[in-house]
Amino acid sequence: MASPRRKQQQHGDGDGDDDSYSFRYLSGLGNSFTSEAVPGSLPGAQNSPLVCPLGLYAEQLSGTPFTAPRARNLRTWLYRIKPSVTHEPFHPCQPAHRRLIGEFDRTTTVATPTQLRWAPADVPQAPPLDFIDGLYTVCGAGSSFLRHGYAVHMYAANKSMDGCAFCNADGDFLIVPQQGKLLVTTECGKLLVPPGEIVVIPQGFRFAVDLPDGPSRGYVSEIFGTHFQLPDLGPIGANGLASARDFLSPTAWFEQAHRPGYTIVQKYGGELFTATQDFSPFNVVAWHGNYVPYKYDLSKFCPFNTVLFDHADPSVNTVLTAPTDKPGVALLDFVIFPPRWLVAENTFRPPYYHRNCMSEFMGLIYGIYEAKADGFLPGGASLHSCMTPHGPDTKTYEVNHANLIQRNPLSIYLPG
Ligand SMILES: O=C(O)Cc1cc(O)ccc1O
Ligand SMILES: [Fe+2]
Repeated sequence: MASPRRKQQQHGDGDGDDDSYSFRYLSGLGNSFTSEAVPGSLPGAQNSPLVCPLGLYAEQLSGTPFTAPRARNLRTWLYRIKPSVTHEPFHPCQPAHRRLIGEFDRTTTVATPTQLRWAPADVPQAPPLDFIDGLYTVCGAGSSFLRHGYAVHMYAANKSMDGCAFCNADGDFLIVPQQGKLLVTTECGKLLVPPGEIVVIPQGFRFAVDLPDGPSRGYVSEIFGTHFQLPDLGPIGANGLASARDFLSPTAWFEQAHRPGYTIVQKYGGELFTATQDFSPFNVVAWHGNYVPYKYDLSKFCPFNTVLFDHADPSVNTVLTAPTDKPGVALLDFVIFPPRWLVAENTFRPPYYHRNCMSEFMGLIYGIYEAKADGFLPGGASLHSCMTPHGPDTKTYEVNHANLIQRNPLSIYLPG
């Protein structure tokens, strides 16, 4: 229960009920939104008036260069109680974190073409680890400084972030909780993200992760120098896969309390830096723009696949893509294998054996992955680097062939 003092200083969506933030979301991906926690706090006619309503400070957060083409231009105007710049200087985080990588070169990282698989990480009971403490890099490529590349991290946390906020100057985070719900407070408001949903925190947003249901673990993909967008649908048509309206952004929420010693943890070049300030960064009373955090419920994904024979490439399951300048070449695709009916005939159902010019990192949120009968567990992971051969394990292959032989005796190949 919030104290009366807190009640006075925390503000929801302007509906007069400041105590319970109602998790009202704004629907749509790529929209230009407006949101105000106090009616009248958003300047009407301009972005940066000499005097903002309620004496707020106007601050622009740019997600693309000012001059990016209009269709790709991302920025949001934040109207806050104190400007973000009013903090003490940044210093390297003490003690050093040392589990994150932002530059993937041969002096700091190793590369192997071997197929790799990781068992699920135990979520430790002790010591206390928040989302930042529990975050570690698994693999990646490129450079955050050169603004081209990506990193895959995993996290295991047992404690809410307290008196601190995280800011990733390197890139966008796409967070996939596999176990344990996340309550993500951002400068635009709050998002509740249970396993089965994902949340994207674009580069530069300050955010804090609370664990309302206890420990949490999951996956994070990070992209440098670009942002996620919906994939083109080609011959699928105007509808299907992830639908823009199912992406949800928060509504304005702020806290006004004096918070001496509040810490901003900034990731820059894969290194962590801290700066203190005497106020919460979640002091944005109103905002407008199209550069926003958002979440998406993966069960809303509308899968498409083959209906007669052969196996569609996994790109047909792309939820979000981070493009490069080369047509059809993604920096990183976020792809899911959701529950779906498999109706084709005379087709070996699990993924074909293959070698790919793209590297493939996989995690498992729940269930059994159809290509791996054994050993690939929820919370675990696998990595098949580019051109490394992979495909169904032997048990899966044999079971599927046995099934095909029984079901469709005309279509099989009989060894021996
Ligand atoms: O390797 C994997 O399991 C992922 C995958 C799935 C699929 O259906 C086709 C190709 C592919 O890489
Ligand atoms: Fe693959």
